[in-house]
Amino acid sequence: MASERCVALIAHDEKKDDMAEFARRNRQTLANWRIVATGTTGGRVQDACPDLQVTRLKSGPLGGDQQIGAMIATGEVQMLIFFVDPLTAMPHDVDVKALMRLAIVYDIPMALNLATAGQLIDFMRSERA
Ligand SMILES: O=C(CO)COP(=O)(O)O
Repeated sequence: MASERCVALIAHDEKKDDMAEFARRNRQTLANWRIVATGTTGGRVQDACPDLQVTRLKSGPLGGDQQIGAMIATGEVQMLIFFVDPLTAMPHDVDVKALMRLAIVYDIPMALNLATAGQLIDFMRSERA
């Protein structure tokens, strides 16, 4: 059932405004999915969409990316929307790479920018039926 499917939302700091706006615009579609997010991203999404239930994990640099990677490996997360900042060096770059690698290994839909996230939202909307 659609409500049991889980999407992970993550945004690097320079992309958090984009994620908050993306979640606000698409909150009706997101409401049909379970949502997990890294800590700070989840807080921003929750502020932007108080009606959405967001499970907040650890902040990315403190292990949140790894937690979501583990949830992909166990089949708890079926989709990843990750607004990546391509212009800033990250102290936890290895965690980010590991997360993307697991999304590829387990072949789940993964959007790394706004354009692809829009396509995934269209797909999520159609999955609702
Ligand atoms: O760093 C992140 C992803 O790599 C995101 O973590 P936060 O949402 O806690 O900022």
